[in-house]
Amino acid sequence: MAASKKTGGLAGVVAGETALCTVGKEGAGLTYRGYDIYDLAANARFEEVAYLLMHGALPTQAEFDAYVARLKTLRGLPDALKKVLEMVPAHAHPMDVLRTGVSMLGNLEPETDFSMQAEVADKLLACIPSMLLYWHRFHTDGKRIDVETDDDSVAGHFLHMLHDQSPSELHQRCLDTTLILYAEHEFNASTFTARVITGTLSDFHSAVTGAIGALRGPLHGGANEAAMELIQKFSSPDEATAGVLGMLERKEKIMGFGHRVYTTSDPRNSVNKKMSKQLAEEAGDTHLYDVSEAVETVMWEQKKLFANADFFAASVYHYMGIPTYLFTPIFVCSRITGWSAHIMEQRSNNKLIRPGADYTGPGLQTWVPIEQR
Ligand SMILES: CC(=O)SCCNC(=O)CCNC(=O)[C@H](O)C(C)(C)COP(=O)(O)OP(=O)(O)OC[C@H]1O[C@@H](n2cnc3c(N)ncnc32)[C@H](O)[C@@H]1OP(=O)(O)O
Ligand SMILES: O=C([O-])CC(=O)C(=O)O
Repeated sequence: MAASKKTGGLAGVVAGETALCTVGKEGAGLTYRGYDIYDLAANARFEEVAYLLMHGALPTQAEFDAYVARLKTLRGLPDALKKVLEMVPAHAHPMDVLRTGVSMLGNLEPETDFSMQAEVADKLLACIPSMLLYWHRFHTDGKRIDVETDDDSVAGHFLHMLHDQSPSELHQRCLDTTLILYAEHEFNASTFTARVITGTLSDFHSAVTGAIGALRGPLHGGANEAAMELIQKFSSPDEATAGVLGMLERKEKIMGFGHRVYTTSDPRNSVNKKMSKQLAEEAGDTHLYDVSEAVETVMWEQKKLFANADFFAASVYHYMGIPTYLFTPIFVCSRITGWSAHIMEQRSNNKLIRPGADYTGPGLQTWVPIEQR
């Protein structure tokens, strides 16, 4: 018998073990290696979280300084990769650009031995923003930008390359916080994809390329762009309420709401919502925040569905002047840390991932030669 809609999608199925993260263990909580997401969002820098995920413990000051300095040295792109990025059309989606960029890097600097994995992980963390913004700036304003900025953080590096100037303290901190919130989430679809690829003893770049493809869809990371497209359609909170009511009546999905594991709230949402409000006030334009809040209210009242990590991330990024098509790629700039840690964890105790399936096709058939069909 085929898996019913209720049991489909591996919902509720435990597919392995991880020491990296808990999701919804207390109904709403999220922890990375035992640390509460609220502590990390309030106190950590994204690079500390990256180190925690990949090395298993928070860095000392000396370890942190060395890590940040090392990442800075890895921001450069090989010339052949720059050429490929210049050839990817201007109308391409940047998630496809990253998929191609990571794959090309896997040709230029292949992981020929698993002993190179930490090196590959650091290189990807440092240079994915470079690939993205090199392509973006080349195709939007014809500039071949210098991707080796001196900023101390991934957030600073990203915003500097995007806007051609160092970001404000507030914008840098807000982007850094969203990177922390997006970094890791147990066996979500893209991470699971990376683990399946890793399980065949394939290379690091293949696992990350596959994960980018999985993250791209609007049921997963692509929801932050879809949420932006939704909220910018409405000219007032009242219009948003009416519009969403109509969509629900037509059984349309509202992107940025609901979750496979959380049942009452996504803990990342309150942090994003607070930042969205702060950035709206700083910009002196609360329109998108007010519309977002109206959508959140009507979704809860009508469906008891809550905003997930992607919903208020949309307005946060918009208020920072980030174009919508770079929203899901920012998720990649962050989740590369979780993916890398999972690839290493999978390899440390590897078993091919190959589940079974219930057969729903026809019974045994008699072969009919082609001229008799
Ligand atoms: C960072 C992240 O990746 S977080 C997830 C980002 N994705 C989105 O925001 C996309 C919108 N949300 C969704 O599609 C879903 O809630 C998912 C994919 C996140 C989870 O999916 P599932 O666990 O398979 O739940 P499923 O889609 O079956 O939803 C259960 C019910 O709630 C409804 N529902 C769930 N989410 C939504 C939504 N966003 N809008 C409207 N209805 C929804 C479904 O229509 C379904 O109703 P039914 O039982 O009457 O058919
Ligand atoms: O866990 C999931 O299914 C999706 C999610 O929230 C994430 O990957 O951050």
